[in-house]
Amino acid sequence: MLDRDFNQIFSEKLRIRFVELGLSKSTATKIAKLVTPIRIDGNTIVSSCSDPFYRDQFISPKIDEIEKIAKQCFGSEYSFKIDSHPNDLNQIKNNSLPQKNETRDEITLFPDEQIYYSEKKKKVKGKTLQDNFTPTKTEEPTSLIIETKDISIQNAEKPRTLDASQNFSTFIRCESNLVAYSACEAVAKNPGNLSNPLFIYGATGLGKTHLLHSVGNEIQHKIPDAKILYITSEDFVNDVIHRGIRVGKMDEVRMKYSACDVLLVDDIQFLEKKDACQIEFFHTFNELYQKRKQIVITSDKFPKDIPNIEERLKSRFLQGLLVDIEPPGFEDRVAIIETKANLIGLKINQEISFLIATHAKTNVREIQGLLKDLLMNQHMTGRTPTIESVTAILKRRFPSGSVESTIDIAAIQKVVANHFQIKMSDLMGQSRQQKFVIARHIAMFLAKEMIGLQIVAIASAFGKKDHTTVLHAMSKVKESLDKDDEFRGNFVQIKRKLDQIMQSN
Ligand SMILES: Nc1ncnc2c1ncn2[C@@H]1O[C@H](COP(=O)(O)OP(=O)(O)OP(=O)(O)O)[C@@H](O)[C@H]1O
Repeated sequence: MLDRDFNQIFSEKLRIRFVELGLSKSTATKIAKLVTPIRIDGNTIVSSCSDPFYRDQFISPKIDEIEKIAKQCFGSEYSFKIDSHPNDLNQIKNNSLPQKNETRDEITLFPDEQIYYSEKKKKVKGKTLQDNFTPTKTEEPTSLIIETKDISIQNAEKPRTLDASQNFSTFIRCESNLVAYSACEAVAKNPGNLSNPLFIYGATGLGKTHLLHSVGNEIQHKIPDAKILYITSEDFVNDVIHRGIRVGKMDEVRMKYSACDVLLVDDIQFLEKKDACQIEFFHTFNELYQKRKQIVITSDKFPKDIPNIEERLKSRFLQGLLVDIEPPGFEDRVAIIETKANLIGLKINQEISFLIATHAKTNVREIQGLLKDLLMNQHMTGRTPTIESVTAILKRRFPSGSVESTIDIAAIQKVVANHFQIKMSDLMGQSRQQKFVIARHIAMFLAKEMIGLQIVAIASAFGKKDHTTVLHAMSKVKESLDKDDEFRGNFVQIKRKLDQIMQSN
């Protein structure tokens, strides 16, 4: 048996390493849990990973890194390997998917692909998608075709279409959305496979809908005949309540959903308290899932936290791949601001993008709104944005009190250098003179604490290639704040000065 303490140390080291490699804390924690060793075979530490997505996307590509850490924790004589997880192959059976004589690698996204293609070859040219997309051998294609066509004629409301502009190429990847992005890309590459359903959750305006459209657009591009249904849960409620219950056409509603190959459902949380709709959705979900059609769902909450949703639905959501999108960190916000500004032809310098990133903290929708304001201003005045004009717009958008910080790393460096009466070149330089080192450590620490700058960005702002210097500075400052009165005095004065600057802005 493996020692629990060693396992814990291994897990913690892994977590830290994956954060250093650029993953978010929650993803790194999840990965560290997933690769917990289960046994030792001779000189091999063996772990099994129950989640094929994380294994293929994040763990296997970094197996050398993991082995290095395993050697540090368990001894250099050990090697490390990931065994396939027992649930991997059984998962299909457990989830009552169609029994097929195929190995996991042979599972296709569209389970009836072979039937589909052979059927397609037999068909006469010029028929519709529904004609060609025969879901199973046993179903009567003719009745399906006729009824499906009827539905589109009788459907009073125009069905939603995919927004072509929301695709993978227009989505800005950053640390906070990397896992969700990769999961969506994997699903689009291989729909209907093991990541089913894919459940994306996170706060408003962080790109869940954008990713949903990206999946749909990508599959549509690769398989033009695929029947992709993008809906919000409110659309589903309308269909069930109005068309199904009030107009009495529930069969048509069911047909509409059961005929799709990919179901993309936005904002599932709005199904709460709608009991009849939840029952209907449960059956739709099961039917599509059993036919191994891809389902992607978004929500503002983790399934277990959605109130007033049936437990059996929640457990269906939990059986697939769950990925979250976190609010972007400072550095990510700067990247989003610069990319989006560029796209709309807005000219802003780094100082301005830092200023916006310091205020627009919660979501990308907010950032887009701000940039549109700036663009409008640019058109009206004929002048590119200045710090003053941006500050005025920021104050309008963020009523007094909500503007939390208007400093950037340059301001922090300046204040620290002034406080210690040293030159900026000494603060930024390599000298190990104690005064310079202390000043450098405090400036690095405050850049992290006050404006949330990421470690790598702080290192580069100080001209350091190696970000471990910043990690060292973080722990040094914490230690000195506890032990050293003079250090604490300097720190408090600098922090006070920076707080004053923030409040006066
Ligand atoms: N990473 C990103 N790259 C590019 N655009 C993004 C990104 N994240 C969000 N956006 C844009 O921000 C806007 C809001 O995103 P979206 O509608 O996808 O958010 P959401 O998470 O679905 O929000 P809600 O929960 O309110 O529906 C969209 O215009 C979207 O294109």
